[in-house]
Amino acid sequence: KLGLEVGKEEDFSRWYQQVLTRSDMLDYYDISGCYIIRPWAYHVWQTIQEFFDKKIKTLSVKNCYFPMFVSQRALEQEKDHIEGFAPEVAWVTRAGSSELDEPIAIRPTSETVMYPYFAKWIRSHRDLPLRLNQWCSVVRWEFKNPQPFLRTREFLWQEGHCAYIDKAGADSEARAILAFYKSVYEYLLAVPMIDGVKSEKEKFAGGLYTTTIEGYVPATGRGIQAATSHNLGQSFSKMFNVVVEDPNSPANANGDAAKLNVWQTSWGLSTRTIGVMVMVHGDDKGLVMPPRVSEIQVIIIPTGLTTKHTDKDRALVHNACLDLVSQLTKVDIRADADLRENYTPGFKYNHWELKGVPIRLEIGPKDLEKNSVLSVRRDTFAKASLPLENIEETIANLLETIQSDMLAKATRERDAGVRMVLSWDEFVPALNNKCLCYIPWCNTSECEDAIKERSSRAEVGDEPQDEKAPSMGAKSLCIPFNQPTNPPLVPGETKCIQCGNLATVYGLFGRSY
Ligand SMILES: O=C1CCCN[C@@H]1CCCn1cnc2cc(F)c(Cl)cc2c1=O
Ligand SMILES: [Mg+2]
Repeated sequence: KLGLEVGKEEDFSRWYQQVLTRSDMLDYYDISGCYIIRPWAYHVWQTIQEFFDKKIKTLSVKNCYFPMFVSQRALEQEKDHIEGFAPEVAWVTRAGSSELDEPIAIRPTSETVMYPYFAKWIRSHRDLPLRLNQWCSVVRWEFKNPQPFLRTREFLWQEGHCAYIDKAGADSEARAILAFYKSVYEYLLAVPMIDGVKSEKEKFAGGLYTTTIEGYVPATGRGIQAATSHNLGQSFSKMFNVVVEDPNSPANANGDAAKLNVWQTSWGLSTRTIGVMVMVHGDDKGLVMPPRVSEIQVIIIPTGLTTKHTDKDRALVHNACLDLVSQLTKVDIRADADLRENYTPGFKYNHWELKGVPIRLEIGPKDLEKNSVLSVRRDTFAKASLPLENIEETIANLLETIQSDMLAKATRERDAGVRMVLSWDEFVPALNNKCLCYIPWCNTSECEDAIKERSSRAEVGDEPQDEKAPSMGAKSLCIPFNQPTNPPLVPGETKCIQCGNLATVYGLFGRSY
């Protein structure tokens, strides 16, 4: 059975799973929380990898690869920090029929794998800056219900880990990386992001501060953390003893120079990117692929051939399709033709709409007479008859138009889903209206806890809350770099909407993934 059996607004999580499986992006696996990433989705990940890899190379970041196994001793080096995570660490305890002397952890992230080697390799300030990245998978044995691409027990990501002589080096690199993450979403995936800094409560506990890009899913009204870039400060270099001689401090009386713990960053982006793209752009006919990341950008389908037509007519139309494929391919447009004999044009239209191919071109005998082709946009379903003359440029321009129209549409929907909320009694109604909220806030953790508590809806009876009415409270998503100015927050005057103390920032709050 082709097509979707459930609408996006009707039952979002069923829609999401169905669109992923029926578009051949993903398949389910017999281990819960694990999924198979099929070529249609893997192409998106590879496009992101190529794009982001090129960007980090402009910062002289080098790729490398560390083992996936972490000894118990190494993992527990940062005891205080990981104790919250301990339940999700996966362990290897046996090989074949023999127990291992020591259990070995599978990396959930690689700080404890890498930083002992940072300590070994970084001995002098001349060894700085050190900038490493690895593309790999990590395992976190999550217990909350898994969601394909969004919350999985194994996922693909990149993790960058750098070391600098001073805070400025870490500050500027963390922000440069965050800008690259934002462009992965806005330039490649046509999804708008709000960038900012995490609250003390939400930041990576081991670090100095966490910067983040936050997405918004209109269909559920929930925010989603789309990537993070941390300035770790010197806490990890103290924990792992990553020390150099301070080049700016003169040697003391007996000749030893002052020691300096390096300043570190770490940053990560994962296959969650694909889930965000599907949730934001997908519709009731299936995926809507942004042209820049779609494996097929143009699908060409023969049409208008009836039993009245001769084999010669059919051959003429098929050849015209193949000629068009090669013309477009020559100018680096990813085009293909669906010449399968055993399916009707209508069936094919549904199939390629389900897969979200940005442009469909329909060619039949009448089109050949007029030397034209009928184009149909996947995002708007707008149809246009295009002359075959100069078709390459026409299609290239149309793909660019689709890409920018998709970002514009997603940005309009995101802006419509984010509200200025200046009093508490507007807050929960806004959340229940599927909105994120900018609120004047005192930026304290206890107030953040109170906001989460006061905004979580008591479970109605014991029937499970469905996706549309999440019972969860609102979290702080970020303190946006771009602080709202309308109305301006007046320091010393504007009050926090929750506790009434002076507000120091606008915080972006919302229910989230
Ligand atoms: O977010 C990033 C970007 C890429 C490199 N890492 C950082 C921090 C990751 C936090 N984090 C996240 N999840 C974790 C799960 C665990 F089981 C353990 Cl032991 C540790 C962590 C943990 O430190
Ligand atoms: Mg986690």
